[in-house]
Amino acid sequence: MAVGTKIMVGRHVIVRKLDSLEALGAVTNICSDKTGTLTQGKMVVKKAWVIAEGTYSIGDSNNPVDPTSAEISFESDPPFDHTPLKVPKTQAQKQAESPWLPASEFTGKEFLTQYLNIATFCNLASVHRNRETDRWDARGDPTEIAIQVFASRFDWGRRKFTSGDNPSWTQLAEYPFDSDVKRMTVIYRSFCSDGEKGCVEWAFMKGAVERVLEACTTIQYTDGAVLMSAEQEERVLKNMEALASQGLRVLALAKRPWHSQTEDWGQLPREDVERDMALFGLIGLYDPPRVETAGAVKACHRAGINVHMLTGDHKQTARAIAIQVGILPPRINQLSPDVISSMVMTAAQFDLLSDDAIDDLPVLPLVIARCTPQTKVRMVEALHRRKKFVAMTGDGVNDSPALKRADVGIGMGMAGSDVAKDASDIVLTDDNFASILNSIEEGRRMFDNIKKFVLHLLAENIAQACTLLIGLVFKDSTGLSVFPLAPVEILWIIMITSSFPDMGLGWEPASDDVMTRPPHNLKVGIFTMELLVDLTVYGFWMAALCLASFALVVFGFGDGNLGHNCNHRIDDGCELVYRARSTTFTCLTWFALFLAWEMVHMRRSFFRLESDPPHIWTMWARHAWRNPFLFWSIMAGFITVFPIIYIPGLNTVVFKHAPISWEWSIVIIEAILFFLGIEFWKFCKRVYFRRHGDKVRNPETELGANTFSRYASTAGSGATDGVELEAQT
Ligand SMILES: Nc1ncnc2c1ncn2[C@@H]1O[C@H](COP(=O)(O)OP(=O)(O)OP(=O)(O)O)[C@@H](O)[C@H]1O
Ligand code: NA
Repeated sequence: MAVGTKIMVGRHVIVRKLDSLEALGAVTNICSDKTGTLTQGKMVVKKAWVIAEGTYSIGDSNNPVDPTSAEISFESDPPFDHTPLKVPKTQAQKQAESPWLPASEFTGKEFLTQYLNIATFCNLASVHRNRETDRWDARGDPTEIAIQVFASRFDWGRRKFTSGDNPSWTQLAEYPFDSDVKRMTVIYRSFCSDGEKGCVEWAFMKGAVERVLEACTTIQYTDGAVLMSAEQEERVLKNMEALASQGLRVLALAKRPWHSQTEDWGQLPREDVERDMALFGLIGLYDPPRVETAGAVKACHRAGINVHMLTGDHKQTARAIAIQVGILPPRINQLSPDVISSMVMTAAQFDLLSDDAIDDLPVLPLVIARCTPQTKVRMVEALHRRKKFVAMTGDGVNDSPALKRADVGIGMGMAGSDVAKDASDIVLTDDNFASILNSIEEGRRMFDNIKKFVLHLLAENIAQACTLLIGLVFKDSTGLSVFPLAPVEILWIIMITSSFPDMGLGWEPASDDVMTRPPHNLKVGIFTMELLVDLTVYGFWMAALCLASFALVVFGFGDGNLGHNCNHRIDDGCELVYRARSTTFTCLTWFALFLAWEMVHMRRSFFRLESDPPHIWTMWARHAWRNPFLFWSIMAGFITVFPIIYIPGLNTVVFKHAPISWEWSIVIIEAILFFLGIEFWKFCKRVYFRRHGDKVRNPETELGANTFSRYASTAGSGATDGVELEAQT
């Protein structure tokens, strides 16, 4: 365990509860949040829709916090009118109609300016150039940083207005953001030169579009504010969806003039401020998936692990990102709406279902949008009712119930709250989804190694016990049993073959197939049927060889003289028995040592451990060498046989055996037989498991080949079953 923990620190994982690594190896479902875990958490504003003017697009830049880095283009349409669904324009057309220009070209536009006021003031993040390093630094929440960077592109950073002795704007009140209200509001006063008269105060609001719309009564157009009718609202939502379906997180910006005589700003109730707003526009932020995420999700699927995204973001945004990272199949649009809605839900939809209704779903949703902490808890419980073993990530203060309820709670080291970290079993120091995979691999490796260790130990014990018990049939003339192995020999073998070699097995690196087979079942534990059969077969095979070696020396090549009182003294014609014992002793010692090598993989040949080895004939040597500790402990045991057989006195008096000569040929032939037998058994297992093996089931196939073939639309899609879909991912 301690070894495992140390390794994990280098792989961006802190293990807070030691047994959680082992548990991670058994995980069947991971529920991950999106922002910062699946994505980079470095947002940039890509689109800004100023309703009264049009849509600004921000070009690519390689530094998300550098406001000088990208060019901007402007179109007078709302975002919906130029989504790819509409008639696509050619690149040249686009460039001619809306050229990429530096941001300074757009300053001074009336509504853009008002929009920028909301963006920059309803914002706590700060963006500035570090004088020493000459690099751009940003502090604050990623969403707000992105918006502040956007404002700064137009030289509209907050600092410019609020710092200095005579700031032109001052903040009067703030109603902060949290994951439940999903919006924030501030009240600002603009500087007024002629005393109190003429001062203007504004309430600025931004937040999730639905939440901001709740507070808006009008919508700002060029010619003035228009009442927010159902149609207007629908138009806004349509535009939001157009942005969200490109994977953008969409926030709405709104404001209202504020006339209040109060000086006690802290006392104003939130409801009084957050109403009668005028909607000004939408802003679309892109948080690119981490480069590793898609690969990690695929690796999870290969390892039989289903990945769910539980996010606070909007459904369309979540869906677009889920497709990008492979949580949802790429051609999801070709599936029927029923299937899509079973794969992607909002928390509201999910929470509306009773527990029974959830249990009746053919599959649990792969994406839940607008997720609340409570929804996460329900999801864990639903998975548990399906006998799944769940890992759950969480960063928020309210995530602890879900983290505790999950079989493995995963906290975030960088963005996570301390409460969430305290409730978790492991913490990712880099907040990266891909690091979960590292710990799963480590968990599986540890579990495997415990299995190898136990298998080795028990098989060896069976071999010893059987050799001794069956060996009781060798009786001398007085009817006394002659032991094929002396007690000291047995103790020595146990000491030399199970201490260090078993420790060495604990250090075995993960075999290259740990992540391509399904998770193990923690309820069964290590004692699977396979392991039980294995240890019987190996134990009996070794015992048979040992007994044969004894019998061959005494009865085969010798005259069958079992002497007199040979368990104690070499006199009285025990020479032959003593030599036979040395032979059996050497056999058992070597077998038990070599068995450790054979245990490195339960099914693959020791002579072909990698699925795709570069050098067929030398690879066994590399296998022996890839775990030096194991190598040396086997070598040490192998060599100590010689002094123990040949040092006079030590051999006959302590170990009750005698030096051997021609008997070595028996040892060598039996060692070859030992390998052949075990390799043959493994070969049979490989054949068996190829036919009846436990295959990895991907989430797509778990959705059911039937589900897909029943629902998949026939229109031109090749996707007729789950296998097809799997191939596409
Ligand atoms: N600083 C903010 N001010 C106003 N609204 C915000 C702010 N940050 C986020 N929002 C809105 O609240 C929604 C949910 O945000 P929340 O923080 O709950 O999710 P998240 O934790 O960022 O996402 P995930 O759960 O995927 O990690 C966002 O989609 C956005 O619309
Ligand atoms: Na989050």
